[in-house]
Amino acid sequence: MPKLLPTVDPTLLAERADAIAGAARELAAFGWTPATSSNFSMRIDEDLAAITISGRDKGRLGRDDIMVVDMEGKAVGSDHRPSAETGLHTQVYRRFPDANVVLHTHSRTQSVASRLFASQGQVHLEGWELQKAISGYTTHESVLDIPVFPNTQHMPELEARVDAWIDAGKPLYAYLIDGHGIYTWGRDMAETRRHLEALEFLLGCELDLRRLSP
Ligand SMILES: CSC[C@@H](O)[C@@H](O)C(=O)COP(=O)(O)O
Ligand SMILES: [Zn+2]
Repeated sequence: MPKLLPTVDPTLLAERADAIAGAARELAAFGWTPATSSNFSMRIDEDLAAITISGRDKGRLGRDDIMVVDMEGKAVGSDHRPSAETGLHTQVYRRFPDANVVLHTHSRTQSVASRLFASQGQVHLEGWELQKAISGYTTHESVLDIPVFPNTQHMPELEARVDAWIDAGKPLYAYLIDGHGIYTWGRDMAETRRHLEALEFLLGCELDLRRLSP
């Protein structure tokens, strides 16, 4: 039997595209998506996700800048090229069934922190009230480790590092890529935005501590 092509509900896709474009415009206004960098996606259903087309200016996205991929990262119903980092998005949807949104940005704070903490392999966060902005965290006394993976243009290599972290049983809410930026996710756009904003703030605090400590 020939395999049926997945179909996309146009109303659902338009909804997702508007949500992605709206969030992207706001994050771009913060200066977190310089020079067309960053990428964003939302799950449509079990098999499909809406994601930014590669190379678009993330501060000027509209519905036509969003396309559909399957959970292997293959384009569905479009000749456009999905984000160069699509594999990292679909990996989150495969590994975390509750995740419905993935945001990846390149702020200056994220980029500098990724380089500063790369040799330690992670940013160790402890004692910050804002850790409670990460779902499941109820106290500043908890430990929140954000791994820093080496950068590569070869997505399967990065995916393997993310898989290894998860398979080791370590909690994962976000990760940095060295010299590159951050990935985080959540159940919906509001939760994912909260995670991203909290992590940006916490990384900024860690950088300030190192600047100000004798
Ligand atoms: C413009 S440099 C940044 C890119 O190499 C990449 O890291 C990125 O975030 C955007 O890639 P894209 O293919 O547009 O999704
Ligand atoms: Zn990137």
